[in-house]
Amino acid sequence: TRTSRPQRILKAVQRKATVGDPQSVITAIDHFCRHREWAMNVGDEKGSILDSVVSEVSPVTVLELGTYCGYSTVRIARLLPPGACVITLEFNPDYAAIARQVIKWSGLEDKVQLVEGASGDWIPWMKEHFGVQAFDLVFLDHWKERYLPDTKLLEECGLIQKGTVLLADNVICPGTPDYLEYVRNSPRYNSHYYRSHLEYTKAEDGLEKSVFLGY
Ligand SMILES: CNc1ncnc2c1ncn2[C@@H]1O[C@H](/C=C/CNC(=O)c2cc(-c3ccc(F)cc3)cc(O)c2O)[C@@H](O)[C@H]1O
Ligand SMILES: [Mg+2]
Repeated sequence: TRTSRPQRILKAVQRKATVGDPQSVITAIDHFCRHREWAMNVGDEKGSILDSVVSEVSPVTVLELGTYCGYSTVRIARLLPPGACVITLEFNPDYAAIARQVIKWSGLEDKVQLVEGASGDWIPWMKEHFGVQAFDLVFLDHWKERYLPDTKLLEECGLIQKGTVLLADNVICPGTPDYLEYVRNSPRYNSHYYRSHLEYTKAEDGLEKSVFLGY
């Protein structure tokens, strides 16, 4: 097909959403993905759980792994108070370009730092390059086999400290078994599973919230 799915998602936002209105951007993407073409956004059902965790944590610095089209970036950023920001990593330049436009359409570019690059390359530079001391919230939604190695890398880099909350998408579908085993069995995390459904479907999926208890 001439255009990519992310390009068609951006078109739906530009057609249906109001500039500067994040909720209308979220609604436009959810409508498109439910009625036109499925896409791997966290979606409205799991998105409400994401919202409640963001509101509960009220984070100052958020890390998102895997921007894709920026749907969850907008969900998170719209709930952040002034001065708080989300750093989101995306290594596919085409997806990053679409996400920048979706984030701009929502009017939240001041609360978002989209970094084009791989999590494994950028995590070690977070302190030095962005002046991050530790993350209050990490949303994991990138390649599922990278959840565990990147969590360990975040620990090694001192970016996860007492109270940091990890929120992982897709722990059932497609599944992240090694990550789940790690956070649920580690004495250093307090984990909770929020049962839900795979975005825009009836299949089971859910989010795992893991609070770091310190060393
Ligand atoms: C490895 N380091 C990385 N650093 C930076 N960006 C990375 C990245 N890995 C992947 N990415 C990016 O994250 C995104 C990847 C997300 C992977 N997500 C999934 O595979 C996924 C897949 C499903 C899914 C579920 C059921 C099904 F039948 C088909 C698909 C549902 C989801 O909610 C998903 O999140 C892309 O934009 C990719 O370019
Ligand atoms: Mg996902």
